[in-house]
Amino acid sequence: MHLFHLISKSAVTTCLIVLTLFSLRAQARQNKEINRRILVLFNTEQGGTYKLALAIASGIEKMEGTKAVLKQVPRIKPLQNEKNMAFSGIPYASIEDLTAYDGIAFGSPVHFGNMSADMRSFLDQSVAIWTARKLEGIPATVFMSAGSGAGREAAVLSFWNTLALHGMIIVPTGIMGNTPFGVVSIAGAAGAQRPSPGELHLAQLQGYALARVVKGCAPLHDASPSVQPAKNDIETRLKDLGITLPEAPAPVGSYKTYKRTGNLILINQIALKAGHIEHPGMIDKEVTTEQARQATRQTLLNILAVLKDAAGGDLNKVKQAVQLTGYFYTPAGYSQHAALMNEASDLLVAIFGEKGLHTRATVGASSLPMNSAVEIQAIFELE
Ligand SMILES: Cc1cc2nc3c(=O)[nH]c(=O)nc-3n(C[C@H](O)[C@H](O)[C@H](O)COP(=O)(O)O)c2cc1C
Repeated sequence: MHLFHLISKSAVTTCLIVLTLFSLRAQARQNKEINRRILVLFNTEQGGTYKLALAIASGIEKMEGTKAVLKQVPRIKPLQNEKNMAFSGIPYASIEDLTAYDGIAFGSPVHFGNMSADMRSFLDQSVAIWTARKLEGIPATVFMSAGSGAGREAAVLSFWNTLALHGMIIVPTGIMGNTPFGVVSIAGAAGAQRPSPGELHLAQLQGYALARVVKGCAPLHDASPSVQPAKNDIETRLKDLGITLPEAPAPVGSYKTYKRTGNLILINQIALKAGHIEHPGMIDKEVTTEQARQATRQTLLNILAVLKDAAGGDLNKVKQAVQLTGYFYTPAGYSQHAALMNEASDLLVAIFGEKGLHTRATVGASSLPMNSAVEIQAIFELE
């Protein structure tokens, strides 16, 4: 009896431990699975937009691993009977909420073919977020609630302007009934349930469409700095591209490494690297195409090192690249100069963006200084 009691007690303890472990594992799995959060940010007076917001949220959560969080934009004027409304328990957002989610669904009543004043006033507080480019690449969608429906498509499209200025990825509904831009329920039709079951269904699909884009974009948010959008700062850009500029080569005669005339900087360089020529010789004879490319790259890096000196150590002062002329030590009849020169042109554009675009000439030469395979003349303009 005593033994039986001991056995059953230990069996119960084992069961409890196993159950606890199971529940902890299930909880951990659940926590791990929620890896995207989407804000459903709405404004409403009579509750129509709120009902759509609920449908949008349920569509969002149909995507595994995605949670919808509902918030209201703060009101300019308090709503008289808000505490009796179904949406009274939904918290008000702060402007920082805009940057805390992987995607945002914006919902507003249609007011004179536009978003409501409450929504407008809230978004007008996002200037600092805009200039810091914090919403760039974040997916967003717009849903609205109208009375008669007058101006409803114009209202969604005008809402899009603000999202586009923020650089958000705008998710439309496409060909699924209602408007192709975003669901707009029509509250004004007499005697009907509003939003209608059809509108709620479309809102659900819209929420899911947003969640799908958010899921696709997630790796972008986690991307390493090297694949993030180009920064304005040239030093950061060089770092992102893994480029360290060499020491500017010193002149070896009575000439200067650069000459400034007005705001123009003129520079000539060959493929010198640490006092030696990188891959010297005739292209297609002693030098392979790949080696010629490396020599071209080295020549351009030398030019940039000199340019940095000319710009007082700050490459951000470069207003634009004006012209490159590439000379290649090639045999008679060689015709691939342009392909080799692309190495220099592409690198310049990768570093300076549009400012790096230039005019260009490429020439074959029967010999070049120090047996270099490449020489480049460059003209830049400083601010
Ligand atoms: C100032 C104001 C302007 C409005 N302008 C329009 C409009 O241009 N087009 C329209 O269809 N409904 C318009 N409406 C009606 C609202 O869009 C409609 O009542 C909507 O359902 C309100 O959304 P809610 O239920 O979320 O409060 C307007 C309402 C107000 C108060």
